[in-house]
Amino acid sequence: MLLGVIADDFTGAGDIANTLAKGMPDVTGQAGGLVVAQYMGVPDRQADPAIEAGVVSLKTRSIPVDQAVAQSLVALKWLQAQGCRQIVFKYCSTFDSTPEGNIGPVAEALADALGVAGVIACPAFPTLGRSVHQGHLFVHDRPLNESGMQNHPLTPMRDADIRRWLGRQSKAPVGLVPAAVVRAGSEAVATALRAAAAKGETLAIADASTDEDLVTLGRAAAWAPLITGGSGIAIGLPANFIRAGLAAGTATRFEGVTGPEAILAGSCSGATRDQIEVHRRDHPALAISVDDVMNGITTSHDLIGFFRQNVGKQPLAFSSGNPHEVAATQTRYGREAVAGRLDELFADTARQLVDGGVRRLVVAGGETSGAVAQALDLGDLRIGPEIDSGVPILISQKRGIALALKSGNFGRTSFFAHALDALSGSAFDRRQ
Ligand SMILES: Nc1ncnc2c1ncn2[C@@H]1O[C@H](COP(=O)(O)OP(=O)(O)OP(=O)(O)O)[C@@H](O)[C@H]1O
Ligand SMILES: O=C(O)[C@@H](O)C(=O)CO
Repeated sequence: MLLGVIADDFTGAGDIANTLAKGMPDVTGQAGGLVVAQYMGVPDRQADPAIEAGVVSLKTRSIPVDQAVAQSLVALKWLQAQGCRQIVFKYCSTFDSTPEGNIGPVAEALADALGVAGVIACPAFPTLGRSVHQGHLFVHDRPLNESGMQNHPLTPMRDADIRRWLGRQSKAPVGLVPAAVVRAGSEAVATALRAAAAKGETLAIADASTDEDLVTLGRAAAWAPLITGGSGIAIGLPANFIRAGLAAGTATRFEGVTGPEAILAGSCSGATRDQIEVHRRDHPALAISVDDVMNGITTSHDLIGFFRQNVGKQPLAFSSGNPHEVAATQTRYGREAVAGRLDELFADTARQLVDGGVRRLVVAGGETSGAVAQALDLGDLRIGPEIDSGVPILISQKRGIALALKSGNFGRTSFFAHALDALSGSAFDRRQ
């Protein structure tokens, strides 16, 4: 294995696995992706030697800092044991974190373990409108704290100055590689990172607003032991390995999976709520009452009944609420309690669905997807074609199922129906 990724949530892991599998032509025209596997947690076995990039999916975004650090270091050890020359710490393109962490503490712990400083931190994902300017993160034309992310149920983002935000989470000062340096090219970036390291800056926010900027950062960090960022930071990385003759840039085919289907949505993000509204217009949809879940009135048994009655009709069960509903529910029961009970509900439901024959499963929300994936004993996941930006088809050979695990804010408005078609192989037929 050449490249190892430690991802702080499951949908984010799929997002970067997709980027690595897809590849992106660099300035020399070097295209092609890597052979990628996504692991559910840290595997207890050696990786298949054919795998060039391994993505370890953790669920560390919203857990206590010390646990997030400890789990990330275990993942690092496993990836090093597989021979990885480069590690990427993948976090959210909207920098989801609290003032305590977990991005800063995990990144600094990985940097300490690898003995490096002047490490790139860049959440930019221009395809989806996430760009970094002078250390400030924007979602399209809005600063992060006015993008809707200020209402996130677990990690409300109330400061667009991510250099300052990361500084609150970090022991060392945080540096900046501004756009002017990035536009000057990869040599200039590499020099700026060395200067940051010399100043004692373990991490340095790098500006990026286009894929070309990300390719420049990827080239600058070609042999860096550690890089941190959103999936965009991986755009330029496959080409480094292919150019050096270490990877072939091969493609694989996805044949499609047929059989019963289900859609579960626990994400409360604006994009997911729009997707729910569009889907429920002409498909069966079950709105889960969080009060009923918290009071033991609604259980996985009710969800399973709903899915059984609607096989073949692309049924959707969702808990998602608007910011006002989410705030009211959290005040009534406590944030962790609600998240824990809903995670459990979706995980139990998914386990029974797959045991009962469901073969195509779509899940919306990173935390929700993490809970579902951990419950399913999926084995290693292979990465199929991209369904929508940042969302690949995931194939579990062990369970004979195909999944789409969607980050809350990703996907077109008709995502749910489109994803089920894609999983059956009918939305397209193209190379990975
Ligand atoms: N109606 C609700 N009220 C309060 N909390 C809810 C409600 N529905 C879901 N939740 C919780 O909100 C959280 C949503 O997080 P999740 O990561 O699944 O989605 P997301 O944040 O939109 O996606 P991503 O992390 O990929 O951006 C989960 O913990 C979920 O259990
Ligand atoms: O980077 C992103 O936006 C996503 O991959 C993600 O991590 C959302 O949970």
